[in-house]
Amino acid sequence: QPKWDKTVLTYRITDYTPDLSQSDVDATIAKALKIYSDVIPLDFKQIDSGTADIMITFRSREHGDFAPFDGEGRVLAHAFSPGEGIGGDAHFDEDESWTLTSAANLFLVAAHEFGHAMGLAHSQVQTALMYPTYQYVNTEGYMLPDDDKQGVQAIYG
Ligand SMILES: CC(C)C[C@H](C(=O)NO)C(=O)N[C@@H](CC(N)=O)C(=O)NCc1cccc(N)c1
Ligand SMILES: [Zn+2]
Repeated sequence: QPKWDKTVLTYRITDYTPDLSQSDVDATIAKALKIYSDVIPLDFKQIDSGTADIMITFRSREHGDFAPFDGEGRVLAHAFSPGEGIGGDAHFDEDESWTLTSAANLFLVAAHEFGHAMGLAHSQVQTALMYPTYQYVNTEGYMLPDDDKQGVQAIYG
C-alpha cells in the first residue's frame, strides 16, 4: 500500500489553466488539499520553484506520461499514488472548461485526484469522493465523505 512517510508534503502548480484566475486556482487547490490535512497527520506547503512532492499541472493530449488526455469530457484528470518522481503528481486535462461551479468543478476533481495522491483507489460507494464517476455536489463547506475519510485514516492512522 503506497503511502507518504513524511508529514509535510510540498506541492507546486507548474502550468495554470486559463479558465480561472491564478489566485482562484491556488485557493481551490489549497482547499482541496486541506480536506485531507483536516483528517490525517499531513501538512501541505506550496512552493513556486524546484521539484515538489506533488507536481500539479494542466495539460492536454500527450503530456509525457504515456497516459495522454482525451479532449473535452471523459477523462478529466489523473494522479499517481504516493512515491518518488511522478508519484503524487496530479495532471488536469486542459481541454476541460474548469469552473468553480458545476461542470468540471476544479475543487471536486482536485479533491478526487488528491485522494489518489494520498494512496486511495476508487470506491464503489456512490456517495464517495473516490467513486469513479464525477457527480457535482455543492462544495460550500464541503467535508470529506465518510467512506473516503475511513479509507485515508486507515492508511495514515
Ligand atoms: C481511469 C482514470 C484515468 C479516469 C479518471 C480518474 O478517475 N482520475 O482520477 C477520470 O477523469 N475519471 C472521470 C470519470 C468521469 N468523467 O466521470 C472523473 O471525472 N473522475 C474525477 C472525479 C472527480 C470528482 C468526483 C469523482 N467521483 C470523480
Ligand atoms: Zn480517479
